[in-house]
Amino acid sequence: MASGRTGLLLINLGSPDAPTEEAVRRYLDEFLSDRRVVEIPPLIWQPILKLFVLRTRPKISAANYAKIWDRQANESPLKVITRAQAAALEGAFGADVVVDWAMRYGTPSIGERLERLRAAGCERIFAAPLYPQYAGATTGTVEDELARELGRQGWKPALHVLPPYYDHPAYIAALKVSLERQLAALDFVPEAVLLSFHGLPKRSVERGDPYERHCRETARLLRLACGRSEAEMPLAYQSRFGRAEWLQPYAEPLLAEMARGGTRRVAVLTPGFAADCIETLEEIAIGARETFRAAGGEEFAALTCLNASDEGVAMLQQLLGEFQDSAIR
Ligand SMILES: C=CC1=C(C)c2cc3[nH]c(cc4nc(cc5[nH]c(cc1n2)c(C)c5CCC(=O)O)C(CCC(=O)O)=C4C)c(C)c3C=C
Ligand SMILES: [Fe+2]
Ligand SMILES: [Fe+2]
Repeated sequence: MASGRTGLLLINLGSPDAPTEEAVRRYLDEFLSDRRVVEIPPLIWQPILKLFVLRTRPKISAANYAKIWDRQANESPLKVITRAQAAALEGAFGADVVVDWAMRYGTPSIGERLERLRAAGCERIFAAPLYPQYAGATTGTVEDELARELGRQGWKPALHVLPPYYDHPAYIAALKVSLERQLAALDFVPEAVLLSFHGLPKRSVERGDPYERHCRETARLLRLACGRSEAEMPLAYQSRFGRAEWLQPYAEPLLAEMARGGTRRVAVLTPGFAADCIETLEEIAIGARETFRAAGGEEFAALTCLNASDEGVAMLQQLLGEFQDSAIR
């Protein structure tokens, strides 16, 4: 068996295995039972989850997944794109660096892919949770799972986890290139480019989560790089879940307010998502478009994420190259 190799594991959130009620229920049960995601004591949350959420939400979510499902690959776009990102990085760091990918929830699991890297002779693991902005509900839970799985497997490789990259010059530069390329291809000029980030309960931020600060800093740096004002490039949060207050302003009400205030043409960029997924392809490209139009808006462009674009892959290569160089060997 080869040894002394390095494993580079790209990690994103995960999706159901099929756009069906049953598969979505399994996925949501795992995802929403994670105490880093829903910070309500299990004694209170589990009955709500099992008796209400898992009886109602899977049907709605499955219908939404069905709208965006990649029928050819028979997979969610999030998985298709994450696989493509890993494939594009294969060989980029030399033959001794094995590149693989995993999902925090569902398949392929972090545990399964760690086992594969071990079998390939890796003695060092560089894990890259593909979340530019840190949140306990995303990067934090990936760190927990990596540690838990290595413990369970009784394996002790050197483990390094990519820090959040919300302010990295290569990330901001890639967003700028992607934004400008996509804007130039539109047949209209948007009056505003909305920066829409996934939301988080306000309480998590009050308890110390740096997520809101990271989102604001990404937005500030991107505006600076693009020479746009806050009015031309506002920030909002999407994907609110449940009844509690989440970070504000909420994206869809803001888009409706903009349309009612006279904005006719908008583009929406989702810089917090490394890959297009249900939140960008359904909630924004379908739902938010309808909301904006119903309120009087005319032109709406949902811009793609960095995905496996040239600029997206070049950014990952730079970030991950620096990350490996910075580790003590
Ligand atoms: C309490 C609920 C949720 C928190 C907190 C949360 C944080 C959070 N999520 C992402 C990124 C993604 N979330 C995605 C889907 C998704 N998120 C929630 C709930 C919470 N997210 C749900 C219920 C779902 C499933 C979809 C649905 O039923 O509407 C996805 C996409 C997954 C896919 O398969 O396409 C991503 C990516 C971040 C970055 C974040 C915290 C900042
Ligand atoms: Fe989410
Ligand atoms: Fe959503």
